[in-house]
Amino acid sequence: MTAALEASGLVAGYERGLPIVKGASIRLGDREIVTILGPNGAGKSTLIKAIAGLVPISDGTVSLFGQRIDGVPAQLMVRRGLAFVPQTENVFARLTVQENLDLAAGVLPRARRAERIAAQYALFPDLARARREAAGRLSGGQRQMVAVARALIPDPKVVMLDEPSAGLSPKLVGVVFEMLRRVRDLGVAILLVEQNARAALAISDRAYVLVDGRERLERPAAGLMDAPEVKALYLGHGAAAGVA
Ligand SMILES: Nc1ncnc2c1ncn2[C@@H]1O[C@H](COP(=O)(O)OP(=O)(O)OP(=O)(O)O)[C@@H](O)[C@H]1O
Repeated sequence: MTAALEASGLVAGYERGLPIVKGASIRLGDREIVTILGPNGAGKSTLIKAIAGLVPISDGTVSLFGQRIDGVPAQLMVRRGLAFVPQTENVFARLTVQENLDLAAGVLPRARRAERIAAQYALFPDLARARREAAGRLSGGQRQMVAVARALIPDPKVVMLDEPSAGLSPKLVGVVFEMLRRVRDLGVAILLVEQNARAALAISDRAYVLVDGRERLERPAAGLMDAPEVKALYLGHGAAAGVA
């Protein structure tokens, strides 16, 4: 079956001749949740930023439902059906929830905007209640909801998120992952980069472990944390964050 998203032999980095992603291949099936784990500095964020068109790719391909998207400028990815939620600065803190959604809807034809915003309020009733509040005054979990709602407005088929649980209390981590599960149930495939391995794996179908810019391991999510190779990989790099 055609993958929702497929990166093949991807080489990418910030400076010419200094690749951070060194030939990574990953696949995301339709309606799958897949997590990319790995030690600090392995290149996880760089990999999804390269897929999103935000870091230059020097080799390899990226396809969305069989259509090549490598080389598509980041701002046009959304029209192709791929959304990216960065780790930081993913909402306008001084603007209200409604204004944040209005801005995201600006890429749509006028006739579709109200309907797509209403769909987000239906999915996230907390946001409907907070629509007149400044996004910066919301809890961390609700702010992540605004970021995800903004990403969902153009009705993407694939959403990538960079550490959506970063900085959240354990309770809010649960809220955010439960929200992502609901998003997947709408028919959206989700690719996550996470330090919080256990919580991410609990909602994931599969996971990759990225080490030094390449995928070292691909497994079903269930039981992955207990695999000896995974423990060795994390501990071997002195980066046990999120593994406990
Ligand atoms: N904007 C940038 N310009 C140059 N180098 C960068 C930039 N961002 C990251 N790097 C470098 O790329 C390498 C991989 O970083 P990346 O953030 O992709 O790793 P990661 O696996 O996501 O790790 P972490 O979990 O620590 O965020 C690091 O050596 C980092 O210093």
